[in-house]
Amino acid sequence: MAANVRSFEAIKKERFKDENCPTPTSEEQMKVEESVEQLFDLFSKIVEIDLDAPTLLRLHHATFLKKSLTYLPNAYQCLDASRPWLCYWILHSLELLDETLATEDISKIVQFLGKCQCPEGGFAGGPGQFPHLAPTYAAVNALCTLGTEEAYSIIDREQLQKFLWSVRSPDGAFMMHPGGEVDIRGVYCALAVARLVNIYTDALFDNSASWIISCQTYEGGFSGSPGMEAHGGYAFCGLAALSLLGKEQLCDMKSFLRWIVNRQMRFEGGFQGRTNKLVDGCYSFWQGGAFPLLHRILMQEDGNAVSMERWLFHQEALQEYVLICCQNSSGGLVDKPTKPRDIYHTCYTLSGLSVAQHFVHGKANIVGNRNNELALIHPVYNIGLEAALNALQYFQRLHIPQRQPS
Ligand SMILES: CC(C)=CCC/C(C)=C/CC/C(C)=C/COP(=O)(O)OP(=O)(O)O
Ligand SMILES: [Zn+2]
Repeated sequence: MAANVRSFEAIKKERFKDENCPTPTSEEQMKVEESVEQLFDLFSKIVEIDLDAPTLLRLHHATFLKKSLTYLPNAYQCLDASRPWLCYWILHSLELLDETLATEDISKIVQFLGKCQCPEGGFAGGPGQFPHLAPTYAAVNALCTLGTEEAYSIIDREQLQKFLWSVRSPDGAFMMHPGGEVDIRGVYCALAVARLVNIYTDALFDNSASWIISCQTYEGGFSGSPGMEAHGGYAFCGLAALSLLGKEQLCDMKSFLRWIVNRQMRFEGGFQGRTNKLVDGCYSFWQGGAFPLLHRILMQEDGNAVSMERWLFHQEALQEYVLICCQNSSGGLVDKPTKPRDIYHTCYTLSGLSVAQHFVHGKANIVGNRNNELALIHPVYNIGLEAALNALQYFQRLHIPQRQPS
């Protein structure tokens, strides 16, 4: 354990070197140090992670993910209405790990997702269920990740656009399903699929930008709907949706920036989702993934940002949190030590790790083993960069349906 204790000291020194950070009182510092030291210590013992050069357990994660894929048809009863999500989380994680699937398996997944597609357009959480924006986003992301002709052509774009119109409200917000709840996930999911498969029209998203802005809170982040609490999941949706509309400049960037940089936990290195809550591995992406979007906005606003060398968060600290605290030794990743592994956290911790490892033009800064490097993601859609560019190129050639509600 001596080596671990020394490394912990080194980590502590690194985290507190920023002189602009307010210095915690010695009592506060002692409390945090004690609990984090216990956390790092406990987890490094369980997982046998070398704190000086943490290794990504690639093979373990790939095996866990591939096994999860074979359970899909009959397991996960509690996620029976989230089956396209299961496909997306697994496929995207495998893509990040540079793992490939057999051609016949790819085709089987495409056929399954085809069964989740509804005659009235959009995708449901499972075959024979009602269409919903969340599984629609997941299914389209999964199909674009697979990226075969069969996968692209199974998407009924005309009907998908019809479904998007059916959940749009006049104020520019989107219901998650006909008659369902309105929140900022809706407008992000609608925009992401519309842009990816080239069915976006200005009319479909009329007023959406101002509705999204009405969700920016006094803290600076975005909430699910106007007047609610800012949260990382919703903040990503808000910023990514504005970016898909090309209207990022409408957001109060200064307050957004202040809010989000303060969500990285000084000690653990991971992110919390909202003020005064706990660190959680999935926010590695929901919060961490917003930084490449922010970088693009800052570059548009101020040419000086071009000279920046990194995202505006502590990339190494986030990599350490994911590698040291979030890996289950049998494969799969977790929210925080002591929590069980699951494919949602596997997907979003790995997505966040990829963001933390790379800067613009793929410039890599890899913590630990060189072999830890993951594939690049497209930060707006959160699918592989190559998969996103291929899909955009494929659908760009197709005619944009011009349906309007009757
Ligand atoms: C595209 C899409 C569907 C995006 C989903 C975004 C997302 C993750 C939203 C989170 C919503 C939320 C309020 C969680 C709080 O959970 P909690 O109270 O258990 O967690 P906390 O203590 O960390 O806030
Ligand atoms: Zn989580």
